[in-house]
Amino acid sequence: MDLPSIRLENVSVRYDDRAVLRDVSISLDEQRIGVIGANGAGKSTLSRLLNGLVLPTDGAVHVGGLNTRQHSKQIRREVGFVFQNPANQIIMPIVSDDIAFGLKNLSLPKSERQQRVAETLDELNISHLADRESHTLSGGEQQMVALASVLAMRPRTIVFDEPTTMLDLRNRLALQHEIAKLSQRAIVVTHDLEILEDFERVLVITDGTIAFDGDPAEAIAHYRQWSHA
Ligand SMILES: Nc1ncnc2c1ncn2[C@@H]1O[C@H](COP(=O)(O)OP(=O)(O)OP(=O)(O)O)[C@@H](O)[C@H]1O
Repeated sequence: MDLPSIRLENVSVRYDDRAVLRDVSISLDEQRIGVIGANGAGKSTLSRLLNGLVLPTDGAVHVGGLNTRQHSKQIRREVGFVFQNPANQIIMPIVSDDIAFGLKNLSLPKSERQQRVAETLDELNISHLADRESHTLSGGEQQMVALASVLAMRPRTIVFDEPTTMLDLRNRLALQHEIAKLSQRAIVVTHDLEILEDFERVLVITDGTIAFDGDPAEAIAHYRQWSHA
């Protein structure tokens, strides 16, 4: 799969004059990229810049050459976002309808929508949830359904914001396996350092800047050292 480059150019984000990201410039080209760092460091803000959920106060973000400021609709299709709290993402009362919901905007025929829903549920081993009422799902089940609704759209990049917080060991391993076999790019913000083992690149965010950018073992060592300091 041809993966569009994501570029941040001198990006700063401020909320009420408080700098949350400061002059960040990076190009994200790898297929598996982790983002780690302390609470409040700016990780979610960074991840939300990648599909235009947050716009830079200064600087620019480009996805495959398109600026998130001007091309939000195309970029949302290109970069899917799995929220930390799946309740923010689940809209429809029945699981299979929820997964089909986003597909309606892609103008796919009904038969193809149904097929994609079934395939995605099967891929995540959650076919048994298809007819469940969304509000009766456990937290972990909701997290898997939220992931399914993004996967079904087949974006070429998927951003995960702390995807394992509600998962038991089995679902955590299932998610890890799912991320490993994605043909898409995965960018994962997490405090769960183990899931980053096979990633190509990990960014350590400290106080709104990229304090380390490299392979997972070195990045985790850097983060541990910083946390003990
Ligand atoms: N919409 C907003 N308005 C005001 N402040 C915000 C907003 N979003 C985030 N912040 C602040 O920006 C800082 C960075 O937040 P962010 O969510 O990016 O951190 P994080 O590294 O993902 O943290 P955590 O690990 O706790 O989830 C925090 O101090 C947060 O309170």
